[in-house]
Amino acid sequence: MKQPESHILVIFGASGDLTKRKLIPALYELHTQNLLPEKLAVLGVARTKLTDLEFRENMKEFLPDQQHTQKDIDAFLEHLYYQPLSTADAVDYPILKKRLELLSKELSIPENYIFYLSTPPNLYEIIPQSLAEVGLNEPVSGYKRLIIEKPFGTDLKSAKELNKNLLNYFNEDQLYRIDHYLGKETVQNMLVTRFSNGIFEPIWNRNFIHHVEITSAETLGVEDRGGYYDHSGAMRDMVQNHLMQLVGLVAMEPPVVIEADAIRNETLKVFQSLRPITEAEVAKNVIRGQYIRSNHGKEPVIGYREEHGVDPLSKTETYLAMKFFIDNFRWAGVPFYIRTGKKLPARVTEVVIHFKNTPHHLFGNTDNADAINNQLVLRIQPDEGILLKIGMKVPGAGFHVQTVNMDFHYSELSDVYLPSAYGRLLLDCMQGDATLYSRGDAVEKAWEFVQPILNAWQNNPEIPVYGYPAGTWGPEVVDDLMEEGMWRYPCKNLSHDGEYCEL
Ligand SMILES: NC(=O)C1=CN([C@@H]2O[C@H](COP(=O)(O)OP(=O)(O)OC[C@H]3O[C@@H](n4cnc5c(N)ncnc54)[C@H](OP(=O)(O)O)[C@@H]3O)[C@@H](O)[C@H]2O)C=CC1
Ligand SMILES: O=C1O[C@H](COP(=O)(O)O)[C@@H](O)[C@H](O)[C@H]1O
Repeated sequence: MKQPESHILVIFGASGDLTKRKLIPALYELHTQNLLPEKLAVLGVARTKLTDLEFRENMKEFLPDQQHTQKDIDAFLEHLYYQPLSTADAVDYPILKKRLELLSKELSIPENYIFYLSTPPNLYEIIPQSLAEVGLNEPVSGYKRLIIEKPFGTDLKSAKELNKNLLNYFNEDQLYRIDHYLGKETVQNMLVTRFSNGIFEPIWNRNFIHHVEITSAETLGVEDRGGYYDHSGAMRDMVQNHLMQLVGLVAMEPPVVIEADAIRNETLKVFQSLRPITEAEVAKNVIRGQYIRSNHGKEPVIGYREEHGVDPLSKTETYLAMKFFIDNFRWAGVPFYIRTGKKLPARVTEVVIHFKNTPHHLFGNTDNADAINNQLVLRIQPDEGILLKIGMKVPGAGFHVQTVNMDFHYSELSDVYLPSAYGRLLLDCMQGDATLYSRGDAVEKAWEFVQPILNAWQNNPEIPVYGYPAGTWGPEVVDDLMEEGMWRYPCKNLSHDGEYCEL
């Protein structure tokens, strides 16, 4: 693998949650895999006053628990530096510029800079603008790249404004909009499964596929992010970005080459072909839910409205299931179903391709409906892998059909290193590869699709928000949404906390 060029990574929001929980551990992982460039400085920026040494000490406790020597840890921590700064204040940027010049000089690093925006999104306008004012957007004597964290706007209008603003100061090829789902190894494997196997691609269309089901279930609630989540909800938090990206990869045409724009052009075309759900159709095609107090388990679990930072009368959805169509040659008439929710019984993300039945039921005496409904399950997490369900004869007299599983688990490749999503994406940006980052036009298209649904909820408060007890699979009414069969309820063999879930 090509080693990235030496550079400085500036993290705005370095005293925040994302930096310590995801970014620093991901950088450490790259360090332990010898994937970092020869010379690297990570400059943390936030208002909190810290020295370089204090920043290193703070970050130390967030390094993943691995079998590494003190020497290894110290070598990693030496990459970290810190600059207290009020990023909202344009007058502070000359200080940043000076510090970058000094670091470049001291460490003999060319002026290759990556700026990572891990701050509240209301700073996404002022930071690029202020960087530009001091010339830190100009790719002279080194590249200048900008990574932006979601949310990319809170609705279609703000998403367009954000894109416009970013493009005032940076070119699209300098922008890296991160969607960590695209960094998941098994999400990328969807491309390989589809386009490198002669057996799948010819049947990956409306002639053979009956419907497609995508689930992303979480056992966690909103934890300490109630204040943020209550203004977001499952549609903005999960569907507009992560799940739409999964839809894009499942439904896209083969790209001409495996390159950023070729792949992103194809996902854009999928979003362009989504049949709009009009405001009038929302109640029928989109179900929203909210977890309520549950007394089923050993301990009672509080409801969403009792969570810290949440309005006690909140109507924000913590669960969403919807049905929609993609109006193009490949997918005409094939229903797509997606569902996502918090406080469900299992943590599981998977795509299920349901194939059409055989044209004639020769073995009509089967009492197992699955036997005549082949399914391909692409498990994204946990227990990453692939499962194909096929019908087989039960040994003995007669022709009784039973469903059996052919499966592959990534865990079987024990010697293969599965990079974390953030590790993979950071490395890609360091190498200038935007393939797994979202492009502005696709982000806007995805917003265009979800916006009428958000409008309908806002304009029609009578559209129900169904309560579901925490720890259940969501409102029962979602079973009526799935006209083509039954939702797959995976994970019969759960650990007590729902974190382990067999294919
Ligand atoms: N946490 C997560 O798991 C995820 C987060 N995100 C997104 O990432 C971004 C960061 O999230 P998260 O880390 O959770 O947020 P936090 O609230 O934990 O951290 C925000 C950071 O921004 C800094 N900050 C706030 N205002 C200013 C300012 N005026 N000048 C300089 N720094 C400022 C804060 O530091 P200080 O107060 O010291 O200035 C802090 O370091 C958000 O946009 C979020 O939506 C996206 C996906 C997941
Ligand atoms: O972006 C987000 O994703 C997480 C789920 O990510 P996963 O990798 O654990 O599947 C979600 O919990 C969070 O609310 C959302 O902001």
